[in-house]
Amino acid sequence: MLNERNPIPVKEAIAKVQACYQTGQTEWVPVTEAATRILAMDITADHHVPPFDRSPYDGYALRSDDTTGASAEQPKKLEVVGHIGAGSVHSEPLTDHQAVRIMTGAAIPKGADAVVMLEDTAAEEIEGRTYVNIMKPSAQQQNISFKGEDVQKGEVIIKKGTEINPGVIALLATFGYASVPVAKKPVIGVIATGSELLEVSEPLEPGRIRNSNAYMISAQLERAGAIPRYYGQLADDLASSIEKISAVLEEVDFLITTGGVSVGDFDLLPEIYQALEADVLFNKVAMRPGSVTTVTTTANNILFGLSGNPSACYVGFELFTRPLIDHFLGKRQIGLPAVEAVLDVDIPKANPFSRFMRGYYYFQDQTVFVQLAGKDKSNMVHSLANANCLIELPGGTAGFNKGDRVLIHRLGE
Ligand SMILES: Nc1nc2c(c(=O)[nH]1)N[C@H]1C(S)=C(S)[C@@H](COP(=O)(O)OP(=O)(O)OC[C@H]3O[C@@H](n4cnc5c(N)ncnc54)[C@H](O)[C@@H]3O)O[C@H]1N2
Ligand code: MOO
Ligand SMILES: [Mg+2]
Repeated sequence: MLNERNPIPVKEAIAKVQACYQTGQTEWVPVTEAATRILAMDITADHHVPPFDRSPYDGYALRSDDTTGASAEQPKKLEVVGHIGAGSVHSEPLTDHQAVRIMTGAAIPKGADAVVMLEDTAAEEIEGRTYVNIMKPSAQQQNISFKGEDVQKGEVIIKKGTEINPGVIALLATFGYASVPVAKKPVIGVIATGSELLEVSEPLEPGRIRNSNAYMISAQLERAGAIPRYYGQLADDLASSIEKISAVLEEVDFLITTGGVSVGDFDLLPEIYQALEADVLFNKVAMRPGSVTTVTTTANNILFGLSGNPSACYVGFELFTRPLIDHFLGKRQIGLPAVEAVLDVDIPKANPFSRFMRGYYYFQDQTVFVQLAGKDKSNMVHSLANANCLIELPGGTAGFNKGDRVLIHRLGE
């Protein structure tokens, strides 16, 4: 019975996982640690930016009426009654023929309605008093950076679900967010299975290989914004595997295993799911690689049974696990962003099932081109290092030619 498998279309499989989506909690982190996190609340401006009218130049704040007719030959002479830099305020209102020497960022004094740049003026001392000769007429409101011209109080300035980039950090700091509400990262357990596996530090032995998937998945988890928790390798032993997996399920938001999901004599995951009384959402997907990817649910957890083959494991994670993490984090972009690209290689092989090939895209002449990242068999590992996208070739299609347009799913964003 365990060997009976019904392949379902990729979209259907993604939708089945989607039905289990849950959004995680919010936590507050210092703004210095908020970069790359996902904002958990809309941020609304509680004041105008700038908060006061200010000078965008070093120069003189004055009354524009006093500059009418000013020229280099016939400058208008104003008395300089103050001198302020950014951070200082000149509190006396200006009256006729007065100016305040003002630096970029300083508040415009009351009574002034324009700023003339230093370059259009000449200072002069007469009998111990300071004057400025204005050599250019100024229009009302010229060279003033107005209160609220950047952000209006009450505006939603950053939406919940936004990834915090350096620009978002600038806004958060502007509005006094010393700590920032972000989506709590899901803790996701990683277990590798298979008696053939050696740990990364162990020397090779006959018939055995090093466990690369657990480390790869952990890195994929980090890239997706989750916290990987690696629980080690399980030998192909049913009782101890059930015990370990049951215990781990109590400690993590989701669990990923790699290997042992196919129909081999030592592929124990189907029996483990049965022992855990897990509901199997699917155990076969009409796709290559990763056709044996299995997703099951228990009362309070989701288990991703990714293939043991490295490339199938990688693709299974990106297609099925990653969207769940995006949802958990409340991201606005769910799953890998897809764009069209021009194939820069012939792919003659027909696709009875949907295929997700490791691709390498690049820009040339303002066009996105894509090539294969390397050899594409599901049990190969080399091409993964060079892949920056997955090329989707829909099931039921014949081969593709260089120049054809294909959909690529961009990795690493
Ligand atoms: N009779 C059939 N045989 C196979 C089928 C099938 O439908 N019928 N499916 C094939 C496909 S497709 C895949 S993919 C693999 C899936 O195998 P499992 O998920 O059961 O994984 P394992 O058997 O444990 O290992 C497969 C392969 O991957 C290597 N491996 C396992 N874990 C790791 C790891 N952590 N790091 C690196 N490499 C790992 C393992 O040594 C095997 O070589 O089954 C096909 N067979
Ligand atoms: O479909 Mo397997 O999952 O070839 O790699
Ligand atoms: Mg197997």
